[in-house]
Amino acid sequence: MCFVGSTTYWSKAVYTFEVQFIELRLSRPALGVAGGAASGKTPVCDLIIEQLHDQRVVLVNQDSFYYNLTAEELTKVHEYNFDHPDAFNTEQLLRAMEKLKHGQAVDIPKYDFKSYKNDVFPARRVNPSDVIILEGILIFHDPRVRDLMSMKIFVDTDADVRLARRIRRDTVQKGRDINTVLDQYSKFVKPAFDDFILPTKKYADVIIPRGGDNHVAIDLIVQHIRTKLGQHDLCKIYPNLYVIHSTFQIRGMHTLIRDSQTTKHDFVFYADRLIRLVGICCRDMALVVEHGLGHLPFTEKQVITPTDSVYTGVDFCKRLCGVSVIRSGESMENALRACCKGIKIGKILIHREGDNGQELIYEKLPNDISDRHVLLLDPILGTGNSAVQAISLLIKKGVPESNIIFLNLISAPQGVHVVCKRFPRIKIVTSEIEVGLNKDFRVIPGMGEFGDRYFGTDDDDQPPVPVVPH
Ligand SMILES: Nc1ncnc2c1ncn2[C@@H]1O[C@H](COP(=O)(O)OP(=O)(O)O)[C@@H](O)[C@H]1O
Ligand SMILES: Nc1ccn([C@@H]2O[C@H](COP(=O)(O)O)[C@@H](O)[C@H]2O)c(=O)n1
Ligand SMILES: [Mg+2]
Repeated sequence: MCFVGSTTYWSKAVYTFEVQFIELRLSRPALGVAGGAASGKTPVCDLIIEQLHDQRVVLVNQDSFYYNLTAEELTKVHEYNFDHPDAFNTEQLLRAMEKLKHGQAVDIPKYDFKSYKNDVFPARRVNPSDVIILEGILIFHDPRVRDLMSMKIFVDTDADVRLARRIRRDTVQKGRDINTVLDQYSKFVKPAFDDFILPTKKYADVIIPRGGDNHVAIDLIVQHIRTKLGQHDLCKIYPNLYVIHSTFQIRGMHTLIRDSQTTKHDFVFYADRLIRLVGICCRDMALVVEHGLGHLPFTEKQVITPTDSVYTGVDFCKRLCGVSVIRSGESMENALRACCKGIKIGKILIHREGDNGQELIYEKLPNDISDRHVLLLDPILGTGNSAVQAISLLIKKGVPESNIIFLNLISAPQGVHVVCKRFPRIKIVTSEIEVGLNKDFRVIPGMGEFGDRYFGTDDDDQPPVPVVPH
């Protein structure tokens, strides 16, 4: 897990957005596998788990959250609809998933298909894992459950195949007679599939025809999970490395700013948006860190509202400062000011030649910098040599290592190793971990010379975009 932080503290604050942000960062990748009954969800999950053999994976079945039947319902079990969303205790499922996603162990009931009860067998203790898989016919039905999934898979198998498998499974494994199975199918299973399960197929990121037989689809899914876990590995080595939770919105911004064909105007617009997001995450961290040190970041503040009522709120912490590494780091200043109004910003200029030969040319820092938490701004962490120069200067000026947060957009693993090994107490906040460096020590896939693209000093000769007054 990459992120730490006290959510208890934040629940007192009024900044809902920040609270959500911290919650998101705490979570683990969760895969949802849905599809009709007997479509082959279980073999798909088993194959994914088998191929991720070196990772800790936990499988949760929606079946475990079937409600116990009452004595009256038991007498008329053939009239009970097990394929309706109301048959499941979704609140209990949500609580269990939230706990697992936040790294806590949880007891999952074991459902007994013969007695229709979930308390016949002892519950299964499930420990937190690197990946969580939730499997079940209706896991994409409730938006709250659906939204917990970072990847949604729908196993798409023809109705006749599902029925044939169901007959065999229910007669052999569950000891039911064939007429009961067929009655249940036509009365409940088929209508519920059409009304509740099939309509959730549109939420899937991946649709797998032929279930467990589709090895190509399973290989691709496993590869995707491995890529996601790659970032986690670096975070596991360095607990002070914070990679912000990736969403499609963030991936979309990255796609735009990394594209060499993107116009300067769009580059600046989307780079600013992304920096703002990372900035908010970073500011939260600084505040959490301060809280941890016992210096409350907020003081209580009462204001009078226009209805003459008293509103008790909080006043922001004022002991933060930014330090930008000229020139690319300056592109991050506006976003930082947007997150932290009135923040002081110092500057450092480091001359760079190749992968080393860094030389400090200029510095102008607030006089009281040693009393502040410093957000060091540089959009790209490559070799780590400039960062080491900048951090060394801050430490020389009396800033405690643990009060420095290095804020960037992309980090090469090489740079992460260099910085984190030399300064184990500083924090790095980044939005993506790169593949590496090329022979010229440039980050790959990277986004080119950030400063040139942002300030328009690359060769591209685009006309300035006129400012239209509102
Ligand atoms: N690709 C397959 N080929 C043959 N039988 C299969 C295949 N996939 C699943 N089955 C069988 O069909 C039955 C139902 O499959 P199951 O995996 O339990 O479905 P689900 O988990 O989607 O309810 C099981 O008895 C299983 O062994
Ligand atoms: N007591 C029960 C509970 C559920 N079912 C059927 O199980 C199906 C869901 O499980 P899958 O592993 O197939 O996804 C569903 O179609 C229910 O009708 C049951 O028969 N008896
Ligand atoms: Mg199953």
